[in-house]
Amino acid sequence: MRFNDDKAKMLIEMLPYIEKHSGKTMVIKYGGNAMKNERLKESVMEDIILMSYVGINIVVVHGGGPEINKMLDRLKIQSEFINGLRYTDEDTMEVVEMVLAGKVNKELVLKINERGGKAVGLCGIDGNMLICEPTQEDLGYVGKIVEINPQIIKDNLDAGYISMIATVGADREGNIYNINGDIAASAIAGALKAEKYILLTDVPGLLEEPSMDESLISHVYKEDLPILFENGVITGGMIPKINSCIEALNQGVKKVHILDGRVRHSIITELFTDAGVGTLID
Ligand SMILES: Nc1ncnc2c1ncn2[C@@H]1O[C@H](COP(=O)(O)OP(=O)(O)O)[C@@H](O)[C@H]1O
Ligand SMILES: CC(=O)N[C@@H](CCC(=O)OP(=O)(O)O)C(=O)O
Repeated sequence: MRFNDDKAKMLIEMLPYIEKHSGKTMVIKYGGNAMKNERLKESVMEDIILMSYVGINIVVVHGGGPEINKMLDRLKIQSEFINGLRYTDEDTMEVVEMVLAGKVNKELVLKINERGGKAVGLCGIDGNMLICEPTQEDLGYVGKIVEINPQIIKDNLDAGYISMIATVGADREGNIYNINGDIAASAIAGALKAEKYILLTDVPGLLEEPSMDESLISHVYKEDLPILFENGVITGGMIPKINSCIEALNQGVKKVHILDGRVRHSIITELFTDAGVGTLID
């Protein structure tokens, strides 16, 4: 008896949140580190389907760095990162395109569709969504987004589809580029003026002391982030991530959430329960 009461209570707790979020657009950056474990992947897909069922307009921008590494290893192609971006020559670009826009993208679309969701797989080349230029000469085919056309995403949302987007784009001459997942996701969230931009990563959120999970910063204003950079609180992979969050907020996104992709159902826990998790930036 009590068991049922608890379950019902939980569902009732969700009601005001469903009302608040329904009809809003949310962009999720799903990074490769949160894809390593199959059960976690399933739980992220379930969260996405639930969000879509309650009327949230969902756009997922996915990475897949570890999967790209695996394939490059198999093909014995050396790879290196410069300031968090993968040096991308022609051979590497071919692998990035095959892995991100092919294997990873289709696997995620299939997982959503298998469970009764409606997803469609895209990359930045589709509908001229992400027009690129080289970021800097010594990084090869790493793309900087110079134009973004979100119409194809809006059309999918109007037709009830979740867009699952791989971060591969092209220039106007037909060259293909590798775009960092955080940079692409924030640009898309900005172009859609999304209500929320949600990033799944491999830490509990932004930490005051990077090696201490208990030092989670649960809320920070955009204006206070420069101090955290100056004080050396934000380092390594968190630098491009937080810069991408600032960019998204500057473009009109209302709130950014950095969540722990290693924790099952972290997205719906943050969105639909009183127990907030992760870091909220606004
Ligand atoms: N203040 C901080 N709070 C949390 N993580 C931080 C911080 N500063 C640096 N980091 C590092 O940033 C990493 C997250 O960035 P990254 O590895 O690029 O994530 P992802 O692969 O999920 O996109 C964390 O694993 C952590 O090592
Ligand atoms: C230019 C650049 O570095 N591109 C990334 C794209 C994938 C990505 O960003 O994946 P995660 O989100 O899993 O890190 C790469 O080649 O790994």
